[in-house]
Amino acid sequence: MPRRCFLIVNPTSGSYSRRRIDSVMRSLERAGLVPQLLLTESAEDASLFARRICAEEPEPFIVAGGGDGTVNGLVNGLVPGVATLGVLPLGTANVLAKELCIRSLNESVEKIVRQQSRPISVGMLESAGKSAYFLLMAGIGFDGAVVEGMRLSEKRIVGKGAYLLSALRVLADWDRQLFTISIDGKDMTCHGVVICNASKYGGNFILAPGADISNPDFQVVCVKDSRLTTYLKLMMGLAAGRISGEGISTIRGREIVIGGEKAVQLDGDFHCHGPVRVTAVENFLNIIV
Ligand SMILES: Nc1ncnc2c1ncn2[C@@H]1O[C@H](COP(=O)(O)OP(=O)(O)OP(=O)(O)O)[C@@H](O)[C@H]1O
Repeated sequence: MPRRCFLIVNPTSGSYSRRRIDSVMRSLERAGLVPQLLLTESAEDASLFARRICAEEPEPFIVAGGGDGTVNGLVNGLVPGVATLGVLPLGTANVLAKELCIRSLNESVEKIVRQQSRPISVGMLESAGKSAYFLLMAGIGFDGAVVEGMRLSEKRIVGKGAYLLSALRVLADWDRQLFTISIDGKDMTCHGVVICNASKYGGNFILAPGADISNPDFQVVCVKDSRLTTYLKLMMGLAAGRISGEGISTIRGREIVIGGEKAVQLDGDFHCHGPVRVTAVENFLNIIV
C-alpha cells in the first residue's frame, strides 16, 4: 500500500518557495508516496500538526520543510519512539541537514523516497517544571544571550547579520558572572556552555567532532572563564575546525545540571533562563539518512 507522508512546511523559512514545494510534492507522488502538505501559519503550528498526526497514525512518516527552528517545533510535538522524520532544508542555516550530509533539496527528496532511516537520540531540557526537546544543541550563557537579544526587525533587514548586531550588544554589556555545572555528577564552574547532541554549529562549523545524534552521549563544550580572549579562541577554533586552548574543554556526559539564571537557546531559538537540567532520550525518532 502507498505510504502516506506528511509535509509540515514553514512558508516563512529562509529559502521556501511555493514552486520548490510543488516540485517536491510531484517527485514524491511519482515515487509512489502519498504526500499531504501542511503549511504552518504560526510558530506553534509545526508542533500542533505533529501532535495531531501522531494521535492518528501508528507509524507516522513526517517531513519537516524549513530550517532548524521548524524541525525543533515539529520534534516537540512528536510521541517518542514512533515517528520517521525526513528533512527538506528550506531554512537559512539548516544545521541539521548539514549534519545529515544533505547538500540540496533534490538530495533530500531522493533520501525521503528511499526511506532509509536510523534511530537518533535527542536532548530533553527541563526548566521550571516544563520540558522541551532539542536535536542539535542547548547553549547556555553567551550564545543564549545573543539569541535572546536578536531583534526580528533587524533579521528582516540584515538576515543573519542580526545575530552579529545582538552579539555586539551582549559584548557591550558583558556579564562576567559564572554559573555552576554538574556533568554526570562532576561539578565545576563555567561562563558559557554548549551541550552538543550533533557535531555542527551555526552552519557548517564543527564545534563537537565527537558528537553523534545516534549516540545518547552529549559532548559538552565548556568555556570556563569570562575572558573575551577565551571566546576569541573558541571562535578561531570553530573557523579552523579544531576547538582547544586554555579555558575551553569538551566533556562527554549524559546528565547535565546547570545553576544560575543565564539565557538558554535550543537549536538556535531562545528558550528560557536557568537553572536547567538536560538528559538524553534514546531512540526518540528514526531519521531519514
Ligand atoms: N507561519 C509561520 N509564521 C511565522 N513564524 C513561523 C511560521 N511557521 C514557523 N515559524 C517559526 O519561524 C521560525 C524560523 O523558521 P525556520 O527555522 O524554519 O527558518 P530559518 O530561521 O530561515 O532557518 P534556520 O533555523 O535553519 O536558520 C521557527 O522557529 C518557527 O517556529
